[in-house]
Amino acid sequence: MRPKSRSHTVDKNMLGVFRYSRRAITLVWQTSPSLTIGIALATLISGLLPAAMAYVGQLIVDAVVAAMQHYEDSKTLDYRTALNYVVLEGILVIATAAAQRSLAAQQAILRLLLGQKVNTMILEKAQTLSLAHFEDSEFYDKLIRARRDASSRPLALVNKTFGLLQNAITLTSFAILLWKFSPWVLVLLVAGALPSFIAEAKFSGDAFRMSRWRSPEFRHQNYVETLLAREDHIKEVRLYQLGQRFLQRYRNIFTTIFNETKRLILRRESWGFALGIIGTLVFYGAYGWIVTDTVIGAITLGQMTMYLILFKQGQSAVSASLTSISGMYEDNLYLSNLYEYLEQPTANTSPLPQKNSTQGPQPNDGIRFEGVTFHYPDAAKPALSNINLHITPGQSLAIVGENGSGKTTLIKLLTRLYEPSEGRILLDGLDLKNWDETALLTRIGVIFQDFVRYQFIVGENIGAGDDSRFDDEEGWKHAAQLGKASDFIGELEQGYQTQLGRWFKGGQELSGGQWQKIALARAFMRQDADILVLDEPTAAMDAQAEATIFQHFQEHTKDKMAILISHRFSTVRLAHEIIVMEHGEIKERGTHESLLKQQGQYAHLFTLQAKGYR
Ligand SMILES: Nc1ncnc2c1ncn2[C@@H]1O[C@H](COP(=O)(O)OP(=O)(O)OP(=O)(O)O)[C@@H](O)[C@H]1O
Repeated sequence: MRPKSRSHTVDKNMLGVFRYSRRAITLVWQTSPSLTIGIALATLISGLLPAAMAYVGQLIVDAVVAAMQHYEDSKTLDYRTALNYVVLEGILVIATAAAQRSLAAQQAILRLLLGQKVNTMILEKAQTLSLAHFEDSEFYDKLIRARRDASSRPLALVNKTFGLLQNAITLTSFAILLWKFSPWVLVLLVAGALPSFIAEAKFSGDAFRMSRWRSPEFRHQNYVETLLAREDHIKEVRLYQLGQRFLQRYRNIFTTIFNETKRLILRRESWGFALGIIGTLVFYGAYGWIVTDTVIGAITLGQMTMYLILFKQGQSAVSASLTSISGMYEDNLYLSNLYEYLEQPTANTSPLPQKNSTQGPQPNDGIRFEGVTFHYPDAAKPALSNINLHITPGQSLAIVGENGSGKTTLIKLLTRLYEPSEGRILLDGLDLKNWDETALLTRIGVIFQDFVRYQFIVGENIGAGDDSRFDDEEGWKHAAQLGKASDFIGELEQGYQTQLGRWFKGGQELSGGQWQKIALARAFMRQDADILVLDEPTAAMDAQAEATIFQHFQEHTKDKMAILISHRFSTVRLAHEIIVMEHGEIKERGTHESLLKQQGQYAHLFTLQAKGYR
């Protein structure tokens, strides 16, 4: 795997526009070897045919001149040779059309396959990454961009690379024919085209570097775009009348990017024009040379025709190559982004050998946090410091604490979404990192504050709690009963088959509290889980409903471990043990009664809330 820093190094080499061509071709080859060969062949044939046609053109003119001469000398008609050449040219034209059509068809088919392959690679990679990656804005942006152009960019780069190759073949075959006229004319033509070529490659490289450097601004602009145009944001933006402010921000970012891009475009085009003139002058100088040689009889009329065609087509091949080069930097940008994403080191960075145990040495020991400290990547202060905890089966633990005190972070560590920076977490006496991932995760059922509202049918939203019973209708109903969701589901027109959310036709939106009941039912679906975690999933319900649900939850999880995060003391008091967190540390712990006796933070907050209810 390449280290990140190297892939970030911007290649100063002018030939840098080709830096991802090899990888793009490899990707295409892996997608379909037969189509790659087919495209390469069609490209080769399309590259050679123009020279062949120019050559036959010469033969036609010379044959016509010879036939005319023959008629003048003998007064008999013999133009079969000329006609044969005409037929041959017709065949070559058909062959050209066939090669081009087959190229287009193969490219279109390959585009579909390649888009699917790249998207699958991106999504497969996403499954191996840690949560920290998704929380890193720059990385997340890479993922989004990689997916956006997955079906077009790699193929575009391959097409341009092949297109350049085709033009190179055409120009080489032209060069072979021109060689006969004079090697010097060739030297002149190459020398004339070279400045434009170098300029184009250089400016493309500059544009590539600029786009990379400007990528945070582009990202910012995209973000403002979503604020202004997405249903989940537009409500608040309208109400607070932020539209104009955000639009102005959108324009300002554009102006910064625009001025610089404009300068680059103008520089590129004026240099392109100036250097292009050199090429044109040289070109027409050589043209005049050919015409003169024909007039003085050094070459035949047929040869002149051929050379003129070679010149004209040669010039368009050169300009097509320049266009390809200037388009390549964008494709490069895409591929550099794609490969940086695909080469991101994966989740397990622990230097310790990983074991994959499916059970611990002390069954029923439960969960232990031993001196656990945790820093989020790049965070100055730890989100958790020196946490010590023990929860045994049949016990429930409630975590309270002000916002940002580390409650959710603790759950993220318990579910192995992150690894502790110091200390360790044990389940049945075995460090979490030595657990087989599947064995560990089947034992845990979590509902986060921001649980997923799948835009699927009601039943599947519940079934998502247990992949092995995803479609189990009886299971859905049982879990819905435990989650207190069956009543309102019964009132939905299509019951468990009701499509939820607004994304798809006929979808129905639920209230916040109803969604939470679905989420609870989802947790109950996880039959084999003996660690159940509720991270404020009932916040949208009233205090009474929350307490009832938790009580009910405890009854159904008697031999299990239940962890509840809540700001409501009326629910919290029902737990066997309560911990109070502050700035990532456990400040107080005990039962409701013992904590009240301590007269500390818990007692203070409880009294405050109790007063509010009175
Ligand atoms: N992904 C993250 N990256 C960096 N810092 C984070 C991240 N998530 C949380 N934090 C920080 O870690 C600390 C603890 O956050 P956490 O989400 O655990 O708090 P919480 O107690 O669950 O809060 P709340 O009651 O508001 O849900 C906070 O200071 C927060 O800013």
